[in-house]
Amino acid sequence: MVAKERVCYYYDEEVGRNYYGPNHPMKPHRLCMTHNLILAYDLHKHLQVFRPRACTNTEFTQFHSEDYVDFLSKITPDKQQQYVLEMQRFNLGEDCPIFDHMLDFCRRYTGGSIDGVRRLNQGVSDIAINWSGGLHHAKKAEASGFCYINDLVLAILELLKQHARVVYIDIDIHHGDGVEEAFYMTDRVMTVSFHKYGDMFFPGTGGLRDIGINSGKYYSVNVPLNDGIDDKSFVDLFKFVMQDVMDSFQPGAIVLQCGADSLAGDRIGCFNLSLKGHAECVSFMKSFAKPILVTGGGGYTKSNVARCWANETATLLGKQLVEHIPPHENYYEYYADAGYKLKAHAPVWIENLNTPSYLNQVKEKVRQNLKSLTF
Ligand SMILES: CN1CC(C(=O)N[C@@H](CCCCCC(O)(O)c2ccon2)c2nc(-c3ccccc3F)c[nH]2)C1
Ligand SMILES: [Ca+2]
Ligand SMILES: [Zn+2]
Repeated sequence: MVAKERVCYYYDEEVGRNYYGPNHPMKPHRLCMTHNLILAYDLHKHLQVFRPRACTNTEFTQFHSEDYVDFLSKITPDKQQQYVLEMQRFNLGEDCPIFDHMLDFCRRYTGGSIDGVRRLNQGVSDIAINWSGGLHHAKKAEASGFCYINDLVLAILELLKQHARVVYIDIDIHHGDGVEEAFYMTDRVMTVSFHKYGDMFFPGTGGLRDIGINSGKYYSVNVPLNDGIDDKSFVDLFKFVMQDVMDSFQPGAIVLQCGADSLAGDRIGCFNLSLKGHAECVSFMKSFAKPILVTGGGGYTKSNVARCWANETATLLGKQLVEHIPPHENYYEYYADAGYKLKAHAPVWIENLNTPSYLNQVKEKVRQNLKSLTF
C-alpha cells in the first residue's frame, strides 16, 4: 500500500476582509468560500491546516526591489494623493488599487507559499496547497494585474536551495509573465504557461516564439491559445506538453498555479474548461510524485472558483467529491445558481476557436524547442 501523500494547506481567516474596491473583479472573499466548501466536504480532516505566517520585507526583497517594498510598506488609501508619481512608477492604481490591510494580505498569501515549500524542502510534506497565492504578474519593482508581491518567484527561489531544477506550470487564462520574466535567463527553472493570446488580451506577452534567452534559451515554454478551448483539447495538449517537459527537464520539484479564470463562465475569462478538465491537469502533475506546491491565481466567478479549488483539494487528496454540495452554514446559498451542484455553472457557451491543425502546430513547435534542451 503506497503511503498517502502528506498534504499541508494554508488558510487565513482574515483573508476575506480584503476588498479591492467596488466593481473590481478580484474578490479575496472567494477564498473564504473555498475554505467553507472544503469544510463542508470534510476534507480538512485529511489536511494539515496552517494559518500562513506574515512574511517579512527581508523575504520580499529576495526578489523585489527595496524601493518598491518600502513604498508598499508606507502607502495607505488616504495617502495616495501625496504619492502620485510613485503610484505611477510602481503601476499602482486601477488594476492594482491600494486598499486597507493590503500589505498584510501580501504578507499572508506570500507566507503561505514560502512556508509551504519550506515544508516540502524539509521533507515533512509531499504536497503544499495555498489557494490565496499564485499572484503571477507581480514584477521585481512593479505591481501588475491585481498582483503586488510575486509569491511564486519567492517560493521557487526557496525550492532552488534544495533542487537543481524546478518546473513552474500556469493554467490561469493569463500569461504567467512575472514568473517567466524572473527566470527568463536561467536553465534552473522551466516556466510553462498555457494562456489566451491575441486580441490585445492581458498581458499581451507569451507568444510561441518566446522561449528564453542566454542560459535560459529553451527553458521558457509558452502555449498561446484562442477563445473557447474545451476540456478535450486542453487536457490533451496539457498532457502532451507536460510529459515532454518532465521527460526532458527532469525537475526535482513542481510549482503549479491553478488560476480558475480558465473555467467556462468566468467573468473575465473566455475559455470553456469544466471542473473536470481543470482538475485533470492537477491530477496529472500529482502523478509524477514529486514535491509540489499548488496555488490559486485568477478566478472571477466566485462560486465556480470555490467549486474548482475545493474539487482540486480533493484531487490532491486522492478523493472524489459527491455531486451534491453538502448544506453548510456559510455561503451555501451561493451555489443555488446550479442547483447546489458541484458542477460549475456556465451561462454562455463560447465556440472553440482552436482548430486541430492549430493545436498540432503548437505541439510540434513546443516539442521541437524541448529537443534542444541540454543540461
Ligand atoms: C491598463 N490596464 C491594463 C489593462 C487590463 O486589461 N488589465 C486586466 C488585468 C487582468 C489581470 C488578471 C489577473 C490574473 O487572473 O492573472 C491573476 C490574479 C491573481 O493571479 N492571477 C484587466 N483588468 C480588468 C478590470 C479591472 C478593474 C475593473 C474591472 C476589470 F474588468 C479586467 N482585466 C487595463
Ligand atoms: Ca497561464
Ligand atoms: Zn488570470
